[in-house]
Amino acid sequence: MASEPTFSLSVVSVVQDVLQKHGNSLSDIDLASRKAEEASLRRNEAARWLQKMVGVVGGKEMPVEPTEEDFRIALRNGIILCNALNKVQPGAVPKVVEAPCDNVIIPDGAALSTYQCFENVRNFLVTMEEMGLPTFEVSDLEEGGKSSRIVICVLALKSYSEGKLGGKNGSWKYGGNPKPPTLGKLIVRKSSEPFMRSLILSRGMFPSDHNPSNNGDVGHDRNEEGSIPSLNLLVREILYGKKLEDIPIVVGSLLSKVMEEFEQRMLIQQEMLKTTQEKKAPPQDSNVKEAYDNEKMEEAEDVEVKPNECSDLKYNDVKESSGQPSKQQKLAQQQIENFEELKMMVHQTKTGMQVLQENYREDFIYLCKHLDSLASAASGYQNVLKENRKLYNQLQDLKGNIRVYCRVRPLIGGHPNHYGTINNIDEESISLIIPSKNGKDGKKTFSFDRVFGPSVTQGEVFSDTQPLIRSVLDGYNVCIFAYGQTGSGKTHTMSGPNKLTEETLGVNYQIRNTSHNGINVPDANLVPVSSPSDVLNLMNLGQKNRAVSSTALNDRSSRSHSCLTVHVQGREFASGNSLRGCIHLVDLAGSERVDKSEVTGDRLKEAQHINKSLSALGDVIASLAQKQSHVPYRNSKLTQLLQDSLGGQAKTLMFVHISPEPEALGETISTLKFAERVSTIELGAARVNKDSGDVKELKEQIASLKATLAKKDGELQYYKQSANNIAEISNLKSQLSSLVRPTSGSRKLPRDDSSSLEEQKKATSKLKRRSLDPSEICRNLPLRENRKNGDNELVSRDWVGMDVKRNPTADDILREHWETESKESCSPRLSHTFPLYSSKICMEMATTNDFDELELATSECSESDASWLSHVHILKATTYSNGSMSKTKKSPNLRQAKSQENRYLYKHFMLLLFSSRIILLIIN
Ligand SMILES: Nc1ncnc2c1ncn2[C@@H]1O[C@H](COP(=O)(O)OP(=O)(O)OP(=O)(O)O)[C@@H](O)[C@H]1O
Repeated sequence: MASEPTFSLSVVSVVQDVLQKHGNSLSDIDLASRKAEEASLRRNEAARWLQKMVGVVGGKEMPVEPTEEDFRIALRNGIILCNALNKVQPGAVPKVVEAPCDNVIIPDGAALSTYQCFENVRNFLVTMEEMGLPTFEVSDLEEGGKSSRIVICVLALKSYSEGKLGGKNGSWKYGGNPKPPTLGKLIVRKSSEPFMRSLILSRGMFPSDHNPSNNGDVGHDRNEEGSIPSLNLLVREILYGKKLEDIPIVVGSLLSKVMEEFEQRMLIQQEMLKTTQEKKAPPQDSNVKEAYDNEKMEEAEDVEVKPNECSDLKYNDVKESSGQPSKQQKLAQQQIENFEELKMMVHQTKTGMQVLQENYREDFIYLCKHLDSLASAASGYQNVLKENRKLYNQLQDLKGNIRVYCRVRPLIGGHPNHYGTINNIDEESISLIIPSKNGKDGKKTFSFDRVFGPSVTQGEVFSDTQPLIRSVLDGYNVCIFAYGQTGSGKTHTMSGPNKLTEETLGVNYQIRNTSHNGINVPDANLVPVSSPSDVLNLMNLGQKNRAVSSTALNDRSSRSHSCLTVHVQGREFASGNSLRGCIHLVDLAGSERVDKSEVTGDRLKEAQHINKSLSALGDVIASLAQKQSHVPYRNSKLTQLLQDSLGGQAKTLMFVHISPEPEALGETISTLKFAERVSTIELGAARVNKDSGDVKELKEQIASLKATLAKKDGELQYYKQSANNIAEISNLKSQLSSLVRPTSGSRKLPRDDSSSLEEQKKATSKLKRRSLDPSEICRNLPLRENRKNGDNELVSRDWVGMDVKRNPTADDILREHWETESKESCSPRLSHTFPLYSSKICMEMATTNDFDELELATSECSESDASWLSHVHILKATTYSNGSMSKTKKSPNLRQAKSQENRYLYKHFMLLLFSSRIILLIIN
């Protein structure tokens, strides 16, 4: 009884085949390579067993490790398979068509005709089926067939043989549930099962499906229920792990591949159907026809569509009955209908996919827009945060608080993420773990403007400090100083570690153009620089000069405070305004407990000095925090140096450093407490050092006057020494008289009048004895920008043009006047200095002897001149009459001064003062 080849056309198997062909692009590559490896191992095992069982066949032996192709070719003629089966089950295949002796080797190794090959294979498969062992399809031996099924079949036979040898008749471990023999029935393979099972097992998706008896097996044709895995499962498996956006593409390409496959198969099927029908056309001979009909009848009885294979479409040759469509035709018709239906489904699915794709695209666009709006909201939020920080800083600027940044050094030799005594650090607070004796640790939190943890880089620290440093360029004075116990990282912040790289440079290294503008540290040098590298060289020089030595607490402990001051001067080209700023970068030496630092000798002395100056700093901070009227700046050089920054109108930042080591906890707490106190100090709003163009010009003139005054200092000394000498006084008087040349018509003082001379002497000596208190004078002057009430030092410094250390007397002023005015003509100098005043007025003022005339002259001045003159009057009143004279130019007392001598003295002295005040004003 012969059976015709069976065609299988299930959706599942087609999808599966497509997946196998195009699996790489659709499924997991890892899975494919693993499967390939496993397949080759199994193939080798099967090949070895066959070689052992059959040896050389047709002059050829099965390679030990054959490729898939080698394996297929070797078994293609069915001889090896049949012989192996006969070895296991003698006589199982009664007739094996062997290769002819003259064995013509056909390229693919099959030396038999196709028919002979087919016979052997068919016999083998039928017997295997009868034995309840897994089988394969004949087409699997053709090129493009599935050699894995052949391997499974051979291994099942091997297992069967081993079981037989071991006395377990008929059992085989690859088999799962042995099937009852179905001799003569169609061999129909549940093609999708091994594939699905391998996928499912490899993914672990359905562990309950896994039959323990199959453990380690290569796979078998059915699951326990014998059901076909659904298309749904296959598709799910394909899409497993795929990205959402890839799914439409994968499904689309799968569908088109399935469509192609279907079309191809349908064509093949139709072709084969046609060929079969032609072949099976009833013979003309009536006897033969009868035999043929009988055969067909028998075969028709054998046709069986298995109940679990309803999704597969099969057809067999059936006998045609006249006039009625044959069963084959019906089946073909059915298949065509199914195919059309499937086509429709695919079309619908494609349309659905397009809709899905469209929806997906719209969703994607919506999400993009949403994401955009979220991103812009996030950046807006960041901007608001930035703005808040800026406003906060502005507020701090207005209040003038000293900003305090806290930085925690990493544990030395510890893990970077281990924070020692630090419990928690966030942007603006730090909390410490305070151990207690009863074992219940406490916590203490301190708040600062900014807190930097151990992992924060130099760059991050600098970026937070940069705005403050930048404000130097806007004309502010800035002071940044590093405070903390020894070894806590002050020098690291200000300068960097020993080995400097671009990333580890400290705050000190961001410095730009500077120009000289005064020195306020004894023995410090002010060096003009023109480029950042000049500054770096100077810094290195300073670093070399700095005393550094190793202590028990820090192997590079700084034994001195270091201060780098950078002066910056800028000029606005448009307005001519000039800006001056300076920044002090101070790296203090660390406070240390000498018992811990174990220093002796000079180091001990250094430590004592360091601690003393730091305690003076503490006192200053304490009194500033308590807003005390007296702040003890003068108690140490350090506090004198920082006076402008702590008590002036500078912007000040303190970096407070702490060490996280448990043994440093005591110092850490006191350091943080100190820093908290510092952060409460309000210095008042910082001021810009900005000069308008005019002021700048005046200052330049002051500078030149200062130089002139310095030149004449020697001559002044001379006059100072001879001040008590009457002769010198009369000489002075005569010179003064010659200076003041009376105009015609004015009243003259009789030069030889002894009584008036006597009076004059008295007045002069009276003047001489009186000391001119600069602070008293300046108190009466209009407030200057940088003047501070009650601060003697500042006032005396304001008494510019005069030596600040000197307490000028009226004599000094007189001499100064004489010195200036006797050698040069008064008027040109005045008109040169103050072009505002006409030389006429100046001349009049300088030459008149008449008080009324002077008054007239001054009253002719413009409004702005009047303010200038008011200085003169105030000065005059204060110096001359000690308050008895009016403080305004319209003093009735002056007008009532009838005494000629008094008038004489008054006028002359007023003129002297007037001239000297001009100098003062120039200086101011
Ligand atoms: N943030 C940090 N990251 C890495 N190492 C640091 C840090 N801070 C400090 N160090 C290291 O800790 C050691 C001590 O630091 P540093 O010399 O700066 O302390 P100091 O406070 O200046 O000490 P002293 O007051 O004794 O001069 C150095 O080896 C330094 O490189």
